[in-house]
Amino acid sequence: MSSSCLSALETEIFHYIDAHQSDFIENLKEWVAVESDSVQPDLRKEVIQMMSLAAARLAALGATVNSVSLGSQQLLNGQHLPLPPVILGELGKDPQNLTICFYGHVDVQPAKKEDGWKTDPYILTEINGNLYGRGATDNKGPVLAWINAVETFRALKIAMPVNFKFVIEGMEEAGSLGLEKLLEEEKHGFFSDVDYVVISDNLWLSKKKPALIYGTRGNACFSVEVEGGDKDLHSGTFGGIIHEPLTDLIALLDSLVDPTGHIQIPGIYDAVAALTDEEKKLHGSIEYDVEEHKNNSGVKKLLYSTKEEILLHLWHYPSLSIHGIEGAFHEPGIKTVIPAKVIGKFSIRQVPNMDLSDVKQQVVDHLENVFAKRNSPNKLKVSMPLGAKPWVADVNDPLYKAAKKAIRTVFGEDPDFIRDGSTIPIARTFQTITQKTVIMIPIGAADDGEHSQNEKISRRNYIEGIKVFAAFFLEISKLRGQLHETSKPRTNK
Ligand SMILES: NCCCC(=O)N[C@@H](Cc1c[nH]cn1)C(=O)O
Ligand SMILES: [Zn+2]
Ligand SMILES: [Zn+2]
Repeated sequence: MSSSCLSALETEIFHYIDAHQSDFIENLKEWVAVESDSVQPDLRKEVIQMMSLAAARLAALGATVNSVSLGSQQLLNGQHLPLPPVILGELGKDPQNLTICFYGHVDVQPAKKEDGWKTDPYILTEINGNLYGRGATDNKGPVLAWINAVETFRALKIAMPVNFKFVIEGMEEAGSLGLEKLLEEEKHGFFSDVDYVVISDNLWLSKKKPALIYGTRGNACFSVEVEGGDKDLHSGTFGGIIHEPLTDLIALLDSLVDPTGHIQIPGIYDAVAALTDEEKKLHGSIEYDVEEHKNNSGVKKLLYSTKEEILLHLWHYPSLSIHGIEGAFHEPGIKTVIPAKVIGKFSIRQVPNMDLSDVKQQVVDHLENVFAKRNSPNKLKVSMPLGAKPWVADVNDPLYKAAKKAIRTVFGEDPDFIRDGSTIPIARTFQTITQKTVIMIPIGAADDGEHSQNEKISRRNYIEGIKVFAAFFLEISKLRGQLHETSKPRTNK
C-alpha cells in the first residue's frame, strides 16, 4: 500500500515493525529452537519449557499471566505424563476498549532432519526470503506475530487500542487435552468480558493472495472393530473354513464410499446446508489455482476439475477418509497369518447442518446392516472416539469488516473469504462459550507446508502479518459503541 494512504499512526507503527525485522526474526528463532513436540511423550519437558518461554514473553509485555495446570495424562502403557499448563494472559482492562481474545499454540508436530528436511528443523534458517523451521507457520510464527504487534504499541508508547486476552496452549497437535474443560470452567470468569476471539492457525488458499477464514468442517472419527477368536491363526490350517475378521472389515470399509468420493451411508447428505447466494458469490472471486493444488498433493488426477466443484467438496460437502487398520499385518515381506482382531479407522468431515449424533447413528446402522448380510459369527463394535462440530461465522459481522480493512491497509488488496476443509475443534468451543464472533486471520501462505518437511513462513508474510495484526487492533478500536447490538455468532447447528 502506498504510504500516502496510511494514517500518521499506521505509518509510525509500520516503520517500527520494518526497522525491527531482525529482532522479530530472532524471537522466532529462539522459539523454533525448542523441540516442543507434544506428540512424543519423551519430549514433554521441552513443551513445558516452551510454555514457560511464552509466559515470560507475555509477562515482559506487561500482561498478567496465569499458567493453569491441567494435571496429567495417562498413556496406553499406564504411565502418567504431566500436561503442559495453559496460559491465560490479560493485558489492559480499559472499560472503554473492546476485549479481543487471541488463541494460539506453541507445541509442534514431530520433525527430524532425516525425514527429508533441507535444514535442521529446530534452527530457523532463512533461504531466499523464507524462514524454515518446525513451527515457523504452525503456530509459533503467528503467535509471535500477534505478540510483536502488541509489543510495537508498547515500545512506541501508543495507548493500547483494545484490551487483550491470550489463550496459549501446548497440546494442540495432540488433541488439546483438557482445554475444552478449562474453557467451560472459565465461561463466567476469564471469558466473561471477551468481545471477539481471533485464531491464526491456518493458511491462505494461495501463495500470494491474503485470506480470511469464516468456516471449518467438523470431524467425526470412527473405530470399527471386528473380532473373531482369541488368537491369530495359520492361514494354511484355517484359511477357507472360517469367517476372517479382516475380510469382514475390508467389506465394511469398502461399503463406505464409492470411487467418485460419494459417501454410501444412507441419510448422510440429508442435513447438508444448501449453498447460499452469498457463498456462491464469495467462491466466484476466490483466487485458487487448481493445478497448483493438484501438484501440491502429488497425485495425477483429482476427483473434480473446476475451482467451484473443488471448493464445494472441500468446504460445503462432507467427505469420508479411511485412515488405517490396527492389528493387520503391515510390515514388508510375507506373514501367512489370519489376524484375530482388527480395527478400522475412518473419519467423516461434516459440514453445517449435519448433527453429530445423527451422523454417529447413521454410521452404526449402516455398518450393522452391511455386517448382518455377511452372516459372520464375528463380533462387530463401532465407536466414535472423537466428534468435532463444524464452525461457521457471519462474514458480515463488523469483526470481518475490520480484518478486511486491516489486510487492505497492509497488502493493498482485499482478502479472499475462504473456509478450511480441516478442523480446528476449539473454534466452535470458543464461539459456544463466549457467544461472540470468532475469526481466523491466517498469515501463512498456501505453500508453507504445515506438518510437512521444510515447513516455513516467508519473511514477508511474518513481518506483514505483524502489521496486519497492528492495523487490525486500530480497526477494532473504531468498533467501540457499535459492538453490542451486532456481535452475534451465526447459529451453528
Ligand atoms: N489448517 C489447520 C489444521 C489444523 C488441523 O490439522 N486440525 C486437525 C484436527 C483434528 C480433526 N480430527 C482430528 N484431529 C484436523 O485433522 O483437521
Ligand atoms: Zn496449528
Ligand atoms: Zn498443526
